[in-house]
This record gives sequence, structure tokens and C-alpha cells, in this order.
Amino acid sequence: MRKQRGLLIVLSGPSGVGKGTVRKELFSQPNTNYEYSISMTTRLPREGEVDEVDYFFKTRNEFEELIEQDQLLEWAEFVGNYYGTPLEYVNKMRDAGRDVFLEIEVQGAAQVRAKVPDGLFIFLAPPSLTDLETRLIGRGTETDDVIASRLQAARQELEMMNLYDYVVENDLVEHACERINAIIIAEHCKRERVEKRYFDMLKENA
Ligand SMILES: Nc1ncnc2c1ncn2[C@@H]1O[C@H](COP(=O)(O)OP(=O)(O)OP(=O)(O)O)[C@@H](O)[C@H]1O
Ligand SMILES: Nc1nc2c(ncn2[C@@H]2O[C@H](COP(=O)(O)O)[C@@H](O)[C@H]2O)c(=O)[nH]1
Repeated sequence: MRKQRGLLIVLSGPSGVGKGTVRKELFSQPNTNYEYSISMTTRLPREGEVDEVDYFFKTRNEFEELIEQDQLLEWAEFVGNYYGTPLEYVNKMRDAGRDVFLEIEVQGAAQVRAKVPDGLFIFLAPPSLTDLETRLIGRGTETDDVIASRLQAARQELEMMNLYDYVVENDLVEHACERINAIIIAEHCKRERVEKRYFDMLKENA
């Protein structure tokens, strides 16, 4: 049987909803077939963040060169900084049969939707805007001004959730992970069934 190309799984949602927390929990579970695509950003590293682990930290000039050279699958400017996904890594991993996770904001997710229509698009939603604010403040990584800008952006981002294949509420991390794992398993089963039907059909007509 031919090896299936890996899924492109886009996990999006407002800043502070818990995308990173949920993704790290998913990756810590045994027997997963997931790869995380480390993004490029012009944001300065937070305390404890490591270059090439959390992000590839770039200057604005370096980032703009990557855009010019078409090296990004998608990119966006979010609250004053560039963020983008390296194209080559995603293709290499998917060709090797690995499921690749992107953890990105909604403008970038919309670009991926246009370029990779067979991607799996999951919107992670907070239980409420108050919870979102509590989480952003509680993380303690941004100034009050940046938190206010991110919460402002969140209102528009939440309006885009109906464009996704699935909306998963991040009430409890373990519940969100269970839901996401179930969605991915179901997606693989669906694709295997469709692929098998086509192979059978081609064999019959050979
Ligand atoms: N289900 C949850 N319940 C309570 N707190 C949570 C939950 N999920 C995440 N958090 C907390 O919320 C804060 C933000 O989480 P995290 O950094 O994972 O969000 P994010 O969506 O990746 O943010 P960003 O988009 O800015 O990178 C963290 O302090 C995290 O511990
Ligand atoms: N469009 C993209 N958005 C990205 C990418 N990597 C991260 N992000 C999102 O940006 C915001 C802010 O991130 P932070 O680390 O500064 O809190 C958040 O929603 C991230 O998910 C990317 O490659 N492309």
C-alpha cells in the first residue's frame, strides 16, 4: 500500500487561548506521528525562549528577504511583528508521511487554506473573552499595551472561527487534546477510505 502524505494540521485561534500549551501536551503523548513547524518571527525572544526551538528569530530585513525569495508558506504581521512558516520543512515532513502542525494566527491560516485546500483547519476557542484575558495576563509575557492590542485582535479573530473545519474549546487542556486527537484520527480514516476506493476503481479499470 502506498504511503499516505502527512496531514497539514493548522491550529489557530487568538493569542493566549492556549495553542502552545495544547500543542506541547499533544506532542508529549506517546505514539504520535506529529512534527511541529517552528515559525520565523521578528518578535524579540521572551525570557527562556531559545532560537531554533521556539522560533527562528529574524530581523525585519532578514524576514523580508525570506518573503522575497518565496521561502514562506504563509506570513502575516500581527501586533507589530512578522510571523511566517518555512515552506521547505513543511513539504519535506509531509512527503515523509509525517503530520505537520502549524500553530499560527488567523490571517496566516487563511493563506494556508487558499494554498493547501486539503489541510485540516482547527480553531481553538477560549471558554470566554474573560478567560482569554485572564490567560494572557496570567502568562505574564506581554506589557499591558500589547495585551490590550492582542485582545482587540482576538475579537476579530473569533469572528473567523466559522471558516474552520472544526472549533475546539480549550476549557481543560486534556479535553482539548482528546478532541484534537479524535479529529485527526477520523481525518486519517476518511482519507484512507477515499484513497482505497480510488485505487480499487483504478485496478478494476486497468
Ligand atoms: N485550558 C487552559 N486553562 C487554563 N489556562 C490555560 C489553558 N490553556 C492554556 N492556559 C494558559 O494560558 C496561557 C496562554 O497559553 P499559551 O501560551 O499556550 O497560548 P497561545 O495561544 O499559544 O498564545 P500565543 O498565540 O500568544 O502564542 C498560559 O499561561 C497557559 O498556561
Ligand atoms: N501567521 C502566523 N502566525 C504565527 C506564526 N507563528 C506564530 N504565530 C502566531 O502569532 C501570534 C503571536 O505569537 P507570540 O509567540 O508572539 O505570542 C500567535 O497567535 C501565534 O500563534 C506563523 O508562522 N505564522
